[in-house]
Amino acid sequence: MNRELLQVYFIMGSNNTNRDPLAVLEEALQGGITIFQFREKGAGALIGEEKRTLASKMKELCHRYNVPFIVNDEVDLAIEIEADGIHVGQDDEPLIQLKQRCPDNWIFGVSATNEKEARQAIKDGADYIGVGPIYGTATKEDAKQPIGVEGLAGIRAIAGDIPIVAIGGIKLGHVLRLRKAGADGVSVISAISQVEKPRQTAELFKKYNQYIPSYSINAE
Ligand SMILES: Cc1ncc(COP(=O)(O)OP(=O)(O)O)c(N)n1
Ligand SMILES: Cc1ncsc1CCOP(=O)(O)O
Ligand SMILES: [Mg+2]
Repeated sequence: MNRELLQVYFIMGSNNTNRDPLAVLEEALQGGITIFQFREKGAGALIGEEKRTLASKMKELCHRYNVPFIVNDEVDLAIEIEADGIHVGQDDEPLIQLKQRCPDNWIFGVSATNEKEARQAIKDGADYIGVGPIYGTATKEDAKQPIGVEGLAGIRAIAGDIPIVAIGGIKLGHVLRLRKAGADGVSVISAISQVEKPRQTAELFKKYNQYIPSYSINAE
């Protein structure tokens, strides 16, 4: 995949905002997010038809802005609404298994908290790795212990040229150090979904990302 797509990776479900989630997503798209993940889980999450309808509307919105639409965890939902990819973690359906029933041209993302998980994700054919949590986060109830910038750098060192996005507790002020440690971009929920001005915040995330060139083993 094009690693520049990971620069501003926005994730959201309906329970990550007190506002209309479609309005928040549209503002984030206007601000220049580069990829979006639909993550509808946790307390108060929608289920059934309501979830499918929101997912479909979010996909249409992303496509209007030419932004890839990824679904978290739920492969059947992703297939049904013709998403552009799927993101799975260590406790989800294994990548090699779900790849058998997904289109080849999808974007496949896998989470890793340590080097062993990252090696396995690469072996299984992940297109990118979501590395974290980097910092403490209140958004994910079952988040593991934060691995810090050092943990990210360690995974970068063994991951070769595979695209990596940092996740977990990330705010604007963290972007430069995470990019310098080898992340191709940052993935955020609350830093965009819970601010007053998602559009302006997304614009700043994009701007800060663009100070540092994308990671490449061929770069100097
Ligand atoms: C880009 C990205 N990276 C990591 C995750 C976390 O996935 P997982 O560990 O499966 O946890 P849940 O998000 O499913 O609670 C992610 N969603 N996206
Ligand atoms: C989904 C996920 N995976 C690791 S931390 C996290 C939550 C990120 O949310 P926030 O950006 O609000 O800390
Ligand atoms: Mg998961």
